[in-house]
Amino acid sequence: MTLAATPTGVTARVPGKINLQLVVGPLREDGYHELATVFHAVGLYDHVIVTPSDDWSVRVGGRHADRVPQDGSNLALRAARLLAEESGGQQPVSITIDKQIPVAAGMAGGSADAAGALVACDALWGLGLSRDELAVLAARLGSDVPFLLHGGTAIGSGRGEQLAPVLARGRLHWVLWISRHGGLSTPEVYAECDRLREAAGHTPPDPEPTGELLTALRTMESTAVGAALHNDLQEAAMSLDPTLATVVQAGLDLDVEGAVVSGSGPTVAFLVGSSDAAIDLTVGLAARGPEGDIVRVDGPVPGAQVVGSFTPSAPGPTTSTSGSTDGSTS
Ligand SMILES: C[C@@](CO)(OP(=O)(O)O)[C@H](O)COP(=O)(O)OP(=O)(O)OC[C@H]1O[C@@H](n2ccc(N)nc2=O)[C@H](O)[C@@H]1O
Ligand SMILES: Nc1ncnc2c1ncn2[C@@H]1O[C@H](COP(=O)(O)OP(=O)(O)O)[C@@H](O)[C@H]1O
Repeated sequence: MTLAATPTGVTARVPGKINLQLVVGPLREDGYHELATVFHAVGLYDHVIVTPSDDWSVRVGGRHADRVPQDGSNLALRAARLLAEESGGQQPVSITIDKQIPVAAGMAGGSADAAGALVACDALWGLGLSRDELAVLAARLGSDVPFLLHGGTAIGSGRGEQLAPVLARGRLHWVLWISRHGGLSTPEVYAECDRLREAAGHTPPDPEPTGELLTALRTMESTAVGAALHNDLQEAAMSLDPTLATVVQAGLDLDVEGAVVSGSGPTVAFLVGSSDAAIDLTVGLAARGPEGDIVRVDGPVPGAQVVGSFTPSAPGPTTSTSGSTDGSTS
C-alpha cells in the first residue's frame, strides 16, 4: 500500500474582481449596506503559499507588497487562523504572498488572499472541506471573500456575501487603469455615498440587479454589457479622487464599449470588443490619460484554486497555469 505524501507546502492562485454592477441600498443597522452587485473575476492574480511552521507569520512580495500589512491584521493570516480554529486546531503556517493585485483599489485583493489562504490551508491540513463550508468562514472575514472562492461571474446580495452564479458564456476583454497615487478606503467611500445621498435628499430603495445586464451576460455581447455597466459608488469615489472622472472621460474619448469604476475604486475598468482593441486602448490611455498602471485582463476566470504543492519526495513547487493569465502591464 502506498501512502499519499503529506504536502509540506501548498500554493493557491486567486484572481482579483471588478463589479459590473453595484447597486447600493440603504444602510443597515449592522453598519453594512444592502447590495445588489454583479461580481466578475478577472485574470490578475495573487499567489498564496502556505508551509508548516512553528509560528504563524506572513511575508509579502511582488509589485504591490509595500501597502500590505505583514502582521496579524493581514487577511490571509486571519483566514488561516480562523480555519485552524474552526477545524479543531492545526499546526501553524508561514504564509508567503506574491502580491500582483493592487491594494485598496476596489479589486478585493485582500479578500482574494483570504480566499487563497482558505483553499491552500484546507489542502495542506487535508481537511477536505467543501466550497460551501469554506464560504461560511469566508463571509466572516469580509463581504467580498465568498466571491473570491467562487470566481466566474456571480450576483452578490445581502452585504455581498450571498452568491448566485450568473449564466455567462464567452469572454470579455478589459483594460484596467490602476492608480499610482494610493487607494481609497472602502468604508470612507460608502460613507461619502451616504453623505452625497443625504445632501440630495435621496433615500435608496431595496437594491436589485438590472435585467439588462443579466441578459447581456448570457451572450457576453460586449456592446450590450458595456451599456449596462453601473456603479452607485462611482460618484462617491470620484468625489474623493477627482482624477477618476478624467480617467473615465479619457477612455470614453477613445474606442470603448463601456467604462466603470470598480467597487469602491479607484481602479477604472474599460470594456473593449477584442484583444486588439485592448492593445489600442492601452496605447491611447498611456498617451492621453492621467498617469497610472494600465493592465489588460480577460474575464471571467475561476476563483481561488490550488495550483501546486511541495511534497517531501518531490521538493520544490509544482505549478500549473490553467485559465487566463494575461494581466499584461504597460
Ligand atoms: C465595495 C466592494 C464591492 O464589491 O468592494 P471593494 O471596493 O472593497 O473591493 C465591497 O462591498 C466591499 O467589501 P469588503 O471589502 O469585503 O468589505 P468588508 O470588509 O465586509 O467591510 C468593510 C466596510 O465597508 C462597508 N461596507 C461593506 C460592505 C457592504 N455591503 N456595505 C458596507 O457599508 C462597511 O463600512 C464595512 O465596515
Ligand atoms: N493580504 C492583504 N492584501 C491587501 N490588503 C490587505 C491584506 N490584508 C489586509 N489588508 C488591508 O485591507 C485593505 C483593503 O485592501 P484591498 O482588499 O486590497 O482593497 P479593496 O477593499 O479596495 O478591494 C488594505 O488597505 C489593507 O490595509
